[in-house]
Amino acid sequence: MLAVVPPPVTVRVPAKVNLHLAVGDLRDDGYHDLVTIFQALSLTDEVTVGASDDPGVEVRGEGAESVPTDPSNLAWKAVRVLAEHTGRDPEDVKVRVGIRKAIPVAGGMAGGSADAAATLVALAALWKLDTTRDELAELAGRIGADVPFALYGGTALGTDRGDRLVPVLGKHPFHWVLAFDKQGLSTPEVFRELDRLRAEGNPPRVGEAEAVLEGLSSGDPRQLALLLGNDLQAAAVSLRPNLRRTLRAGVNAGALAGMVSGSGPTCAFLCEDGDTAVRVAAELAGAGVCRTVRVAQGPVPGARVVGAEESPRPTPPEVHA
Ligand SMILES: C[C@](O)(CO)[C@H](O)COP(=O)(O)OP(=O)(O)OC[C@H]1O[C@@H](n2ccc(N)nc2=O)[C@H](O)[C@@H]1O
Ligand SMILES: Nc1ncnc2c1ncn2[C@@H]1O[C@H](COP(=O)(O)OP(=O)(O)OP(=O)(O)O)[C@@H](O)[C@H]1O
Repeated sequence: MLAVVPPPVTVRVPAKVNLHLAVGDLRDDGYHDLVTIFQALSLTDEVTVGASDDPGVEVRGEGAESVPTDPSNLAWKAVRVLAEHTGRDPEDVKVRVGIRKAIPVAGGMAGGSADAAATLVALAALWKLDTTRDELAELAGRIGADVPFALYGGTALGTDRGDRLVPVLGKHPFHWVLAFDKQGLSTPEVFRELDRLRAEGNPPRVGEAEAVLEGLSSGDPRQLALLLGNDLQAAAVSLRPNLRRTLRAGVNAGALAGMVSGSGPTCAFLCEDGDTAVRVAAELAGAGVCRTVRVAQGPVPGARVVGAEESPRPTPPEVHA
């Protein structure tokens, strides 16, 4: 009898920006307590998982050359975690993961975490598991602090390591410009730099998350712009002083506010509306302060299987006269 091979599953998954990132003290487990507000943006990676006799990971797109394709890839960690959870041998999983990256690598936008979340969703669909999103979120938290949010998307308040999430209601769209830097930054290094700056002095601390939640619910980008804040910004700028120039250039170009996204070095600029975002992006690209510029909006949903109706339409056959 012929075994039926299920078709590969493709999942689209968003990048995140932290609208508010308050970093507490270093804990015994090496993590810091966080109070953060995530927003998922329309800058997405695509992850395809299919049955294969040649298991492994392949990566193309933005920054692909700096992404590992060995088992240290966060997507492969997700394969192993879900295999173990379902009683399969994690050393013998016959699937291939294809990642198409648009989220900058080591850019503070949780790209690797997004790929891990997408892999959980794709593999659960490929294996026809009836795991709930909450169960997947528990597995996601074992892979990394940013992975659970990529499953849910939208806007959410994160506490503990940033992985205990409560959704924030409100669907007002906000318009962003993202400036990618020439090279990535290591997340643990940025947290260490913040600890060092705090041991030496008193770097600025963000205010309360409640004000940001109110700004979000107003839907007014001008109000929200005044409230954005990131405790890791001082550390990222200390490691990458050129970010100061990038932040200034975005605001000079007409953004309402600019901030370092998460652990950086990507800078995120909040704009009044979509047209302004396009103008700010063009001016920023011409200013020569960063490698690449993108426009995005948020909030968008978390990791989703790309449905047949969303697939690119087949190209009609060419007809020669
Ligand atoms: C900076 C943020 O992107 C904000 O959302 C996240 O806190 C980082 O999340 P992530 O990259 O998924 O982090 P993980 O892969 O879990 O952890 C990488 C390293 O970052 C540091 N880390 C991360 C999260 C956290 N709450 N405290 C930390 O100190 C730790 O040194 C940890 O070993
Ligand atoms: N699928 C993946 N995509 C990108 N990087 C990956 C992946 N798997 C493992 N990595 C490794 O993880 C490191 C961090 O990558 P990632 O793009 O997730 O950083 P980040 O966006 O700064 O993370 P975060 O915002 O969650 O702190 C990279 O330098 C890379 O070596």
